[in-house]
Amino acid sequence: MVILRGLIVHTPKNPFREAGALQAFSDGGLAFREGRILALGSFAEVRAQFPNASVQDCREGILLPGLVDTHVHYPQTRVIGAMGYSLLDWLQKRTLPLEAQLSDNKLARELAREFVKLLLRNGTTTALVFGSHFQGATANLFGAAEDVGLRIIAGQVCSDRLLLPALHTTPERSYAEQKMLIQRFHGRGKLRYAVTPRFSLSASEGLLEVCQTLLQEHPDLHFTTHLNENLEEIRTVAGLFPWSEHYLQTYDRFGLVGERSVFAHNVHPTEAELLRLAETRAAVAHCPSSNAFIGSGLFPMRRHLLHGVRFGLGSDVGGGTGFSLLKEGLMAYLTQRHAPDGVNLTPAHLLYLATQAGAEILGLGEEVGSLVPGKAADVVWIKPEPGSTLEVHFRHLDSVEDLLGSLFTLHGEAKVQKVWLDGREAPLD
Ligand SMILES: O=c1[nH]c(=O)c2nc[nH]c2[nH]1
Ligand SMILES: [Zn+2]
Repeated sequence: MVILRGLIVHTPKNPFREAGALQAFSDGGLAFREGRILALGSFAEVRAQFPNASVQDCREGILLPGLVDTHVHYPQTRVIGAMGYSLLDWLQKRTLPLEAQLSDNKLARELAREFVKLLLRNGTTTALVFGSHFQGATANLFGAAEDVGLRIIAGQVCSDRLLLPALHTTPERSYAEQKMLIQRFHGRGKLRYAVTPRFSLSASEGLLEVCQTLLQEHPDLHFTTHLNENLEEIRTVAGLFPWSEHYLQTYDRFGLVGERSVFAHNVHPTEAELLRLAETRAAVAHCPSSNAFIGSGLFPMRRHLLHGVRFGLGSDVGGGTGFSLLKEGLMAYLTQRHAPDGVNLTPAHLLYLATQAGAEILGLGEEVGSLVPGKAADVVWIKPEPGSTLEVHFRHLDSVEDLLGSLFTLHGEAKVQKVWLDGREAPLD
């Protein structure tokens, strides 16, 4: 039994719907045993409840729920920072050649270890991950996550046209390879499988049918892909599926739009698509730094809210600018300031988006995302770098909301000191 003592902040309620969604304990205690949170409250109360527990003093800095990344690409860590491209040429010139190298299993294993370590070092404890086009490399990702105890939902990416030939599969081969991965990894510990066509631009109808078959055969699988990211991409998809009324329909026709589906981006949706996403309870991974970096556009957050379409935050590494979900929170804030009819986000919204909102769209809202007793003890302790502006703010700000605002704004000066996964301290070095 352990009690973490410090400033504890989380958003057990949805600030888009309810006032007072942010809950904070300035000298708080969080007790956990065997991976589960047992109590959250003032340190004095929690200590009185569990007088024999060992106490970890985390009073410098802040304790938050583990962060949840709803869209990140495992093979793309080394692509981050490729400037001057828009989506389709960024893929062709910078990203796909690198992804093709993952046919080398030794490199794939190195990248997988590097990737899970970087997620943890950025405070991410749960992620929906785009795997590799290669079966072996995707198995390496699952293995690396399992080794450190990271909670991931991931899948072998599939495409059978218009990428690099080295990345193309066939419907038959994809079915066989994915089936093996599902049998080996789905439901093993904290690992889950997501059927992952790259986007319908690179997927034939035959391949989308395979995705449909896998979901029919295993109804508890997840589904993820890209949607409405870039105008040229959208035009190309319309040409490839002349029968479709809109991009979403290219997935919907094959039964791929539902409560367990997460669509990355959705920067340029039509009304019909938003209505359909809401009706099916399908969700969106909003990736603000990627949208800015690749120049895809400004996310219409208010339209998603008005339609009741659920969304969380995604780093979208390597189109995004790094693994930090604190930075994605700031980018969401900044881009909404500039979006037509943008939403005025508060620090509580940003924390909610980086934690509980993501957990919910991954179907894990009862398991992670906040520090409510009964949930898994996935916790992050963040400290300001010594001598930094953020440290000055931590010393002088009285309001928790202001402190959280500066944490998101000065995220670059925040150091993830420790991470607990299911109550166990994760290795960060
Ligand atoms: O941001 C993105 N990253 C990708 O790797 C990708 N592939 C298709 N569409 C994509 N969008
Ligand atoms: Zn992506």
